[in-house]
Amino acid sequence: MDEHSPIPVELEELTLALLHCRSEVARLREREQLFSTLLGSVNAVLWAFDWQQQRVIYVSPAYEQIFGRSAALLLADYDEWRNCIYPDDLDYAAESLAKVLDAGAVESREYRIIRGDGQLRWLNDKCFISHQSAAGQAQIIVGIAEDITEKKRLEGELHRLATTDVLTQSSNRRHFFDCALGEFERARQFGTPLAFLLLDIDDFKQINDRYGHQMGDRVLQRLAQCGASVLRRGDLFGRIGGEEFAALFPGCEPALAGQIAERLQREVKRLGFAHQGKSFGITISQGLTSLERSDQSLDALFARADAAMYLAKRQGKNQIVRG
Ligand SMILES: Nc1nc2c(ncn2[C@@H]2O[C@H](COP(=O)(O)OP(=O)(O)OP(=O)(O)O)[C@@H](O)[C@H]2O)c(=O)[nH]1
Repeated sequence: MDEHSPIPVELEELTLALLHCRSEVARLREREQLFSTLLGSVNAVLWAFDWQQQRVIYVSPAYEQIFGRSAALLLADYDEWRNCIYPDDLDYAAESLAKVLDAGAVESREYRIIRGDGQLRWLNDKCFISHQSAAGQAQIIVGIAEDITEKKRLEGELHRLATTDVLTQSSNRRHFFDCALGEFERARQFGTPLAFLLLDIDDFKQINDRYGHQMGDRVLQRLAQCGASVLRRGDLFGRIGGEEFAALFPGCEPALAGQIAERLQREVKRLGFAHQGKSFGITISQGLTSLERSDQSLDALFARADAAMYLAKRQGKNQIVRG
């Protein structure tokens, strides 16, 4: 073909199509780059899972960052994902994933993973079926697993602040009575024993006056530690007022509750405090009562323990009175 002969129409069309394809490829590459940047900047892993083949077919770049593990290994073997789930949460994670097959979507599943470096992370993993398959076809589940570790930490901290007495680190009044109410209802429902104890430091005002408020605070802290050390697992203990504490003993017969109160009385007497070269000790007055058939509310137990404690004060303090 000489240089003046016209280009065949087919060739011209082919050239145009090729040019168009090239620009399309460039455009798609640009978009892919953009999506990849976007996915990489989200603190969540987007994933796709082939249910029939039990194979992860896609994970976004955040996987390596959040899981601290290789995405290539995960794509080669789904057990990589299963193996990094915190053992206590494994059944829940597997069951909630399977649920998506019936429900179509599972809005929120929270479970813990162990990162490649051993750190624990909380995930909130939403998932849904990408396309409802015809019988026999692959079912693809897609999901977004968000790292909620910091949110969980803050929630825990908020809960701790809302339920704990700042000075003594024991339960505060509201939390103590919330938990006590639950135990009271359980004891009534199952007919199990329950004991309630109130205790108050004797002449605490004098301690503040003689040794200062800071020393008074120290006394409260040591008393709370002493209380916590004497109680059994499952018992409740809280600071319910200035120098007043309460304890609840679920499943505890009156005789055993009496022994615990006596032990507490002895342990508190053993506490020693030093101030400007002088040492001093403290005593407590306790009011103890146990659940009776006629008790319709926790208040009934509280009122009896309170009356018993005030009797202990009137009778000379440093003693336990049963109500
Ligand atoms: N250091 C300190 N003192 C507190 C705190 N809360 C309450 N108090 C003090 O506890 C004292 C309680 O005094 P009172 O109610 O007279 O009781 P008491 O001196 O123990 O007398 P009895 O109960 O009859 O033995 C008051 O002086 C309060 O100021 C606290 O958080 N820290």
